[in-house]
Amino acid sequence: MRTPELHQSKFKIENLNLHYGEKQALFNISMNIPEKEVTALIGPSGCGKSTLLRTLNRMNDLIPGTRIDGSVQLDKLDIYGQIDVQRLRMKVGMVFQKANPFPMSIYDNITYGLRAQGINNRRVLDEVVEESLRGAALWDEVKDRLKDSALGLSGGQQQRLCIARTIAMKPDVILMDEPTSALDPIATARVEDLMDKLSKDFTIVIVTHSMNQARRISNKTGFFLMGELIEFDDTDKLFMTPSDERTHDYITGRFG
Ligand SMILES: Nc1ncnc2c1ncn2[C@@H]1O[C@H](COP(=O)(O)OP(=O)(O)OP(=O)(O)O)[C@@H](O)[C@H]1O
Repeated sequence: MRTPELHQSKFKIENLNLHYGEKQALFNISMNIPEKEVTALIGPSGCGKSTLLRTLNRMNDLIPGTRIDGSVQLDKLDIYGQIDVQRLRMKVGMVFQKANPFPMSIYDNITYGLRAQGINNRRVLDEVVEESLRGAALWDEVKDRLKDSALGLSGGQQQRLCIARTIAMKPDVILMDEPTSALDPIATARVEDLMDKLSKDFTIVIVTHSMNQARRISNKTGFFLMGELIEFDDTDKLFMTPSDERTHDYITGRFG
């Protein structure tokens, strides 16, 4: 398999296998995920995209019976050995398919994680709220109603709020699991624009069902099939001149 030349890797995944009980979901995955770029994971339903994404912040640990072997390094540290899980999750934030704001005000959603860390200084919190909402391209829409419930926002606004909440914790990496699949095309376009902007400061890994989305937003794309990484390359290369016939068949709509 051809792998792209990378200047700087954020994650280095080597010979990763993952089992859910008896079922093997990932087979010998090796890939380097570049820093401050957008990497998209694509492939048909059940091919292991979300499973791989969840290995990057050890979310799979929460599923009983999960076993992994091989290694995943973040900044050269083995995340299954050398980093405490809580610290890992501070460095690697996650945004889910369905926006999941807490049932509290917009302001409190953003500051929740910081307060949990004992940061209560009002000026500091105010600054983080503004910076994070600006970072998530939501500030202008909500600056006059920060005390209102987050549940009153539209779906697209809620998803950007969840992104703002993630940014507030100043992670290095943002994992996104189909973040726009519940959004209409206009809200999707706003989140996609946002990802482009965010990739200047954060490493982004996104699972998407939409090949068009992968083409629009990502620098690198990995194509998965039945738990295997079939091809991982620059997005333009993978879509224009795939090396593997199975990638070609998938992107031309022959299966999946
Ligand atoms: N908690 C679990 N327990 C057992 N098997 C699981 C679990 N989660 C996922 N699987 C299985 O692992 C395989 C990979 O699933 P995964 O959700 O990673 O695929 P995916 O490519 O993200 O799929 P989709 O696009 O449908 O979300 C599938 O066969 C799935 O049934």
